[in-house]
Amino acid sequence: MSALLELEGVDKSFGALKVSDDITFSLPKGQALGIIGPNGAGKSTLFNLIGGTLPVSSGAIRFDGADITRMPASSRCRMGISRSFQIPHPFVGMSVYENLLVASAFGNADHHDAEAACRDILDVTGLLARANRPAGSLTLLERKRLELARALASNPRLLLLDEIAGGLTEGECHDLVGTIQGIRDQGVSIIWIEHIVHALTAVVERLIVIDFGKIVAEGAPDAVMSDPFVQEIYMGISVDDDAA
Ligand SMILES: Nc1ncnc2c1ncn2[C@@H]1O[C@H](COP(=O)(O)OP(=O)(O)OP(=O)(O)O)[C@@H](O)[C@H]1O
Repeated sequence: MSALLELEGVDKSFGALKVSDDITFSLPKGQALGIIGPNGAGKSTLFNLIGGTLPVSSGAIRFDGADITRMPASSRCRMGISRSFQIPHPFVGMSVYENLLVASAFGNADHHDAEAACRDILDVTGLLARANRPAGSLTLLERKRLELARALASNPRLLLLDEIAGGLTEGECHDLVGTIQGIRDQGVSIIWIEHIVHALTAVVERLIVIDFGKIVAEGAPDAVMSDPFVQEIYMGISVDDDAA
């Protein structure tokens, strides 16, 4: 399977603080990849580097074979990289549907039938009944769904999801996982940062663990989550305590 996204030796520093440290991985087309790691490990920063809202300090990023390392975020979006943000910031005075039309117009200039595409996305994301409501009136789950819908409106080949399940109830989380599985099954490649590991592992085929800006573990979700080192850094389970 050919790579859709490749990161090679990517570093990012804020002054003396190195937040991404020699990050190298590739995402095959159609794969769903999960990223976990403690708070402040550098996960969202990695999305900012892939999406182009932050420049790398060094290293290279390729998308579908093209070097996008210095490309602006808007061009990356039009190439097919789209993301949701940890804290949704919709245009609160506009309707749900209008929010989607804006995202579609921005990320998908060639779209011939944006209105029909937006209706389909509202359906897929479970927002059809809310289409004419002001985005500011939505519940947290609906805002998360709108965040996902806005990301889909630019017709992505790579969808970056940043803690989209955070703050939801167990039932809401379960429903959202079903929606994301449906998007994955349509062939959209996904990278999902999430602290709710059981939601993540219901969707992704591979996990990467980041700690202090470095990739410290990578592989099949079961193998990664049962790695004692990962349990120690991520869940606070001391390997020594466990053995005692
Ligand atoms: N623009 C910035 N300027 C300076 N420091 C920053 C900037 N953005 C992020 N950082 C720092 O980089 C580190 C990594 O932040 P980042 O948000 O990427 O972590 P994270 O793994 O996504 O955390 P969380 O799980 O809490 O969302 C943190 O110490 C943060 O304070």
